[in-house]
Amino acid sequence: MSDKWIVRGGKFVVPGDDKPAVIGGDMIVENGVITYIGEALNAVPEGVETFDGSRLLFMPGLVNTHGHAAMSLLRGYGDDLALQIWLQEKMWPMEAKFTGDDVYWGSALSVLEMLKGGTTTFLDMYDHMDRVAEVAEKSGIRAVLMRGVIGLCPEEVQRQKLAEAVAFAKDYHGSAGGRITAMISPHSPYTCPPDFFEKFVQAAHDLDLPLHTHMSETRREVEQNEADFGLRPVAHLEKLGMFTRPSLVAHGVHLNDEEIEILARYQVGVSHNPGSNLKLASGVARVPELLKAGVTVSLGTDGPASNNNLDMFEEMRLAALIHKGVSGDPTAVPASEALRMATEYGAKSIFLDQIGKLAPGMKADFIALDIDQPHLLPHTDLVSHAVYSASAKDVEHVWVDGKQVVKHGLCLTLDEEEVRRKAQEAFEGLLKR
Ligand SMILES: CSC[C@H]1O[C@@H](n2cnc3c(O)ncnc32)[C@H](O)[C@@H]1O
Ligand SMILES: [Zn+2]
Repeated sequence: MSDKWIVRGGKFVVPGDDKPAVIGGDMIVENGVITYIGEALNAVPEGVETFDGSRLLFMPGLVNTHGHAAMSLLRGYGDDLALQIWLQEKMWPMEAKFTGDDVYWGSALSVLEMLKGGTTTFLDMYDHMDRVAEVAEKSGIRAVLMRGVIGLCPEEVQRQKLAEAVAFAKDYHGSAGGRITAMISPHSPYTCPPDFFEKFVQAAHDLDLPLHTHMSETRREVEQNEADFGLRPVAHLEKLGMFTRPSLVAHGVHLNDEEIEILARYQVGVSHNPGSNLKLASGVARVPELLKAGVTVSLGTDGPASNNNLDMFEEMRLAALIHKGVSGDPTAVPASEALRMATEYGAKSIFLDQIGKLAPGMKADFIALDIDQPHLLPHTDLVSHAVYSASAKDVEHVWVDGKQVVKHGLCLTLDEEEVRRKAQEAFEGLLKR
């Protein structure tokens, strides 16, 4: 049976010739796919359900390309610290106590926040990933999931963790009706020794899946990599064969010109996480140079404990603003480019070619903003408003695969009250253990 419906009289962010444009009109969704978007139709075929799009801006759902959802349980636990101290003294000791249920409720809290804030796809690197997949399945969100592996442990434990990462990818890639895909994820070059890292590259080859890792996040990491392996992280990972696979690296803050050229040559995507990089004082990535070199730069929040929210509108705004401030060039990252980083480039960087744009043939993952509010008026340039003026709070409706998951700001798929209560209880349980 065909499931066909139409948005009438909305404003839509669509791909333009060289940047997104806004058009008024109608959009038809059929079996979870956009089949028409354009001028208002004269008449609606009988029996087709209509959705009134007036006073709403429809745009592609936001794509969060790097994070650790369950870390919402550690939001506010260990602020104002540099990365290594934050990880070693605060995050890792607490994460060692996480149970599968903690990961479930922490991830549910994050997915609730992301869906209500207009994120329709998220990438997640963590442990207990079967429980994250459970949340993705139930909530209706699209997810790219991977068992992140820290290899600072005996060989036997390394073997077990690698096996878990492979088993998870095999079991879950393509699950939830195709909404869940998998990647292979050694945590970083500084937590996975070279021979161990190479095993992930081999696993990615065997499974024909892309790789994801943290890379060049802090100056200290780069210096330590040079001291330990005689190479900066990009050359080190190139040597380990990572870039022979489709790859996405998180952060890429400390890159020289030669490294940018290498990433461009291998078509390695960079997930830019401006909020987290600022909070951990890691630095500011060279985004204008990366974009100019042809690198696909997308946006991520990183975990909620280093951000400290999952508002992708905030990341867009930060991406558009900080590079102007740092370079002294107001055109460094225009609003239209920041929007593409959060949508189209996000989709490309996680290897999903059917999301990130509102166009016929694309999956119906989209959001509607209430643009009738003081801070979004007058309607001069709605792409500008989406980046410079809007926030997660402006998201009124959300659809994934054509199914509505947020209606008038309320999540339809998760029990909001239960998620809030269980997440709070999970955090209190962690403190007692
Ligand atoms: C092995 S699961 C993921 C692992 O990553 C840690 N993490 C969270 N944020 C960051 C970051 O910015 N850089 C490096 N590692 C990070 C998290 O605490 C988990 O242990
Ligand atoms: Zn991270």
